[in-house]
Amino acid sequence: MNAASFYPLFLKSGKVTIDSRKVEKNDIFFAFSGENFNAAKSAEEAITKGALAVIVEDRNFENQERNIFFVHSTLAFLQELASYHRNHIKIPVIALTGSNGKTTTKEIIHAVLSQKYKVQYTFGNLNNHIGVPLTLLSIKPEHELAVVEMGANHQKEIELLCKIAQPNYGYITNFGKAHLEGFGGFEGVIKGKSELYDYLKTAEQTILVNENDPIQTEKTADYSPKITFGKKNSDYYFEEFSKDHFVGLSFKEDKAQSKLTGSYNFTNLCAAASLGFHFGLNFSQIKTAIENYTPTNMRSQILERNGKTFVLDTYNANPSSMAESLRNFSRFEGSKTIIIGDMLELGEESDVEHQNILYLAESLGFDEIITVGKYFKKVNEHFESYDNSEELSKILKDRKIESKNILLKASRGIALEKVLEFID
Ligand SMILES: CC(=O)N[C@H]1[C@@H](OP(=O)(O)OP(=O)(O)OC[C@H]2O[C@@H](n3ccc(=O)[nH]c3=O)[C@H](O)[C@@H]2O)O[C@H](CO)[C@@H](O)[C@@H]1O[C@H](C)C(=O)N[C@@H](C)C(=O)N[C@H](CCC(=O)N[C@@H](CCC[C@@H](N)C(=O)O)C(=O)O)C(=O)O
Ligand SMILES: Nc1ncnc2c1ncn2[C@@H]1O[C@H](COP(=O)(O)OP(=O)(O)OP(=O)(O)O)[C@@H](O)[C@H]1O
Ligand SMILES: C[C@@H](N)C(=O)N[C@H](C)C(=O)O
Repeated sequence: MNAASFYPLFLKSGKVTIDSRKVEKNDIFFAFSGENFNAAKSAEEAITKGALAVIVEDRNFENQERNIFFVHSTLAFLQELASYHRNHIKIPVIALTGSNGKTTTKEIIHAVLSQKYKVQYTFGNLNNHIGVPLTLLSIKPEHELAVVEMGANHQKEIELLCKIAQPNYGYITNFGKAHLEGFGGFEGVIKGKSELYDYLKTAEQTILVNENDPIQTEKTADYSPKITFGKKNSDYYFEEFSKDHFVGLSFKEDKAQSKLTGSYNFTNLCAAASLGFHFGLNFSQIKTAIENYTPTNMRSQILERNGKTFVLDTYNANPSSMAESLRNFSRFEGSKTIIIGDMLELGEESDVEHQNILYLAESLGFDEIITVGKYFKKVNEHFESYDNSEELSKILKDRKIESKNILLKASRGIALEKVLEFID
């Protein structure tokens, strides 16, 4: 079986799923074999629940009469089908990658463009070799645009995702010190993320560039077509303002205030607004989208509780986003405690990067610094430190944090949000 022969069945289906527990009528179920479970075992059950077809990579479960089809690799077939579908979709696909801010930027781009178009976009963080195909396969005939987030932690991943998604527009949020281990250092990050530019250049598609970023400006110099923002002479120019910790952008006489904190989110807003203008929206539509977008996903989230202001930024962390987050938080008025957890996947640069963050934190004059995780503990000689979130949670049952403002930031593996309920 190949993608072409299966495609008519796909077109009849409602959606694609990779979890038998979530199968609904008319779904196509791709059964993966994982570390704990061989999903092919659930093939019959999925058909009974109403799945239109099941793809298995275990021949023991094949049953063509029941529309249970064997392929050598469920993943390869998912990618092949997504690529085939992409070739039949005639809508513009906007791809974005980068070290920080992909999900937030993707969400705002979606919010903005949805003011005028029916937009399909990456759900949550489904941004890898499985997530990107799933996003593409969720594009229906009624969609007019698609926004596809691409994540990577090693070379050639973005190249593969571009081959599948064939974007018409591409944006790199930034080059930062994330996933240094897999990319092979900061230069490796630039190379790996730039695979998006490599694709767009070869395919002669449009690049969106933040001209405040010297590396990106240099990498796209003399390239056309491109859409630019950041400088006064860029295609689109916005100014930053901030009110009550929330960042906003002004455009000529107009202003749009977001519910996001941090100057870094200004850049994310500018990217979305620029695409909005490019696709024919007016500022009033862009403003509505920006003002209505509320982050709920542990990314730059502000919570007010019992007279305290919390910045919950515990979805992920790396040296670049941690430094931005600390600088932003240092500008909050009133007493300030930072609770910062380990930054993961930094490889041999881990010690020095954790140490640098502690130096930065110390220089910013916070009232209290608490670290969580073994990497910080190893280099933390002056401040309170805990092995993990559970240990700090126990301590917090008796130990009060008096500061008016509290920042929580760490890599996903630390699950630092767990301590929130123990702070009153
Ligand atoms: C295939 C799969 O779904 N894997 C997920 C699964 O892994 P595990 O091996 O534990 O699965 P199981 O053995 O339990 O089950 C096997 C399959 O069986 C299904 N099943 C199970 C029980 C049942 O009753 N019925 C069933 O049908 C089940 O659904 C499985 O399909 O579980 C893990 C824990 O939840 C998941 O982590 C794992 O997900 C894998 C990793 C995955 O790739 N998921 C994609 C959908 C995805 O997009 N995930 C994103 C993560 C994106 C990310 O981290 N991005 C990074 C950069 C990218 C790095 C890239 N190289 C990479 O490695 O991903 C970034 O920084 O942005 C997400 O979930 O958010
Ligand atoms: N433009 C930016 N520059 C630096 N840091 C940023 C930027 N945008 C967001 N961040 C930081 O990164 C955190 C995660 O944001 P977001 O989830 O949008 O990034 P991401 O690249 O999608 O990461 P992931 O792929 O792991 O979800 C934010 O909470 C913030 O601390
Ligand atoms: C959660 C995953 N997408 C990610 O960003 N991982 C890094 C290592 C983190 O959690 O900081």
